[in-house]
Amino acid sequence: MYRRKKEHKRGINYSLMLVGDSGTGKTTFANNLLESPIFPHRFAMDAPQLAFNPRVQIAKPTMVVSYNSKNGIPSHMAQFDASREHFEPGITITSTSVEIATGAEQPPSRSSMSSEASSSAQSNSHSQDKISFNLVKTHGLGENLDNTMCFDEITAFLEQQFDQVLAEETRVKRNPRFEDTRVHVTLYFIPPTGHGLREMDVEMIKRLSRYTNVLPIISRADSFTPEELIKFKRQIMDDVERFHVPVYKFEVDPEEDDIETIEENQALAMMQPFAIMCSDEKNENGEYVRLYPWGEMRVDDDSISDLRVLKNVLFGSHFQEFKDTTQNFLYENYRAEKLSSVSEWDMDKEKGESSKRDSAAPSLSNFASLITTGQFKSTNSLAMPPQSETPTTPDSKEISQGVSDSPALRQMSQSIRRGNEEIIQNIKNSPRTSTPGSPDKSKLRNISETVPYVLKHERIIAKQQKLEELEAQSAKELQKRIQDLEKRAAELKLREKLLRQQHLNSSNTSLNSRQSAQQSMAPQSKLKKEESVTDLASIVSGKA
Ligand SMILES: Nc1nc2c(ncn2[C@@H]2O[C@H](COP(=O)(O)OP(=O)(O)OP(=O)(O)O)[C@@H](O)[C@H]2O)c(=O)[nH]1
Repeated sequence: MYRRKKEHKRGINYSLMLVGDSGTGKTTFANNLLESPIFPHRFAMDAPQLAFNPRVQIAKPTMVVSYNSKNGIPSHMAQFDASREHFEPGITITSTSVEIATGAEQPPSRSSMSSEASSSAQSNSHSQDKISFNLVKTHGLGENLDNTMCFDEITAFLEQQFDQVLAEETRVKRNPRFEDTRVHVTLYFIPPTGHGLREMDVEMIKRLSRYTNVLPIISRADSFTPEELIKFKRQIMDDVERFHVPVYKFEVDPEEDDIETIEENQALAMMQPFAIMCSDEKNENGEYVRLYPWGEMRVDDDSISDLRVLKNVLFGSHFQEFKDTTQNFLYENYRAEKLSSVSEWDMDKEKGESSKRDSAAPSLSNFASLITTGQFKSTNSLAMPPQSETPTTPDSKEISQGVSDSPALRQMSQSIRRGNEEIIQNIKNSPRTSTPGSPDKSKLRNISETVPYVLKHERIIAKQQKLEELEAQSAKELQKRIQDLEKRAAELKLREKLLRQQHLNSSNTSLNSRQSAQQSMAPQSKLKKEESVTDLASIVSGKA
């Protein structure tokens, strides 16, 4: 009852993420789902001004929670501007929190929530529950030449939410205001190509499903004829089987589930992937419709769209199921993996093995040599436990020897490094390291101290990796520029040489031609002279 009362006050926490290519209709869907024009479109400045649903209230407006996957800056909150979003490189992840009043027709007033009367009412009905709903949206996926950075950005975000819960769980004194931001379900919007899943879809869903339940969704389903849609759905589910894509399947357990649940899940499994259509326009009855020159289509019409079914799945039949799977299966797996890696690392450390190994995080000091050999490769994964207690911190001389000349990069590198040093210093000064291997320490306490410590370490390593990747990238660019410049210089030298040669040749030719001209002139004058001499002789001889 106490837990229920607390949950009642704070609202039932529920988080949904929308992932998919740009223009697949995520924003329109989000507005349709909440029946309020909360999310602005990227290009539609003249979107119709519709009324808000009185049951929905914005608790925290849309904020960027993670951005700029290229420079490895850790995630943080910032204002979101939909019209400027596409100027950012990589992808942008935003989060919006709303409160949804459920059950009763009228949203409950806060005053009615006090006193024991409300708690007794709860036992009879859930009519005054509210959902503290967090909607996470990705922007710009599929717009980059190389989308692998976007995948990393999204999975890092999801992992971070798990890490926060893990760190909180293992804390001796818990924060009563802690907000669980784990994503319970993700809708992956498949573009209406009619050709099954793309390699990118397979890869993205595989990565997402480590941290969240994933429902594949066919967006803009009005692009298909009924036959085409059936074929497209079948192709997608064939690809799901063929490539072992772990999407959420509405599976049944004949021993556990009642007949109603079995039938419902079987029907939903047959419908998968849900094909939806959405719209920003409403008709005079207040229903969302798509208006075409030839007529009008209600987006909630079950005969042409699965939108209503999807809404019911998200907020009705599978609401608790998604939360339970996240907590009991996905998070538990992650937690077990993480804690076992932590305790393995702990044991290794106690055996003193870590000192024999090389640092897991390559330092800036070997950066120059890596660049000169052109063999920079980062083999560390974000989930990898650190193998050295203290990552190597190069001195400022080493940093200044770095190949990159960018002042912004150098400044960022220094600030991250300073932060790292501070964290490492704190860790060194913590009581745990001052009394290592204390025999009266219980295992749990040991783990509770170790987990946040390892998470910090991992963050440091992740930061260093990103920094080093960035440095390697800019160094490579610099090297390429140097090579280009050298090539151009060589070309210019060659041209200069050629020009000189040409110049020399042309001056030689003009000299030769002048000489030959003189030579050709000489016999003439000679002739004239001879002629004149002959004339003179004839005059003298009196022949003239
Ligand atoms: N035909 C059709 N068009 C749709 C549907 N849903 C949305 N659209 C339109 O598709 C365009 C893009 O929709 P958005 O909701 O902005 O797409 P998005 O995925 O949020 O795009 P980004 O903000 O770029 O990530 C808009 O012009 C919508 O009106 C649909 O079901 N059918």
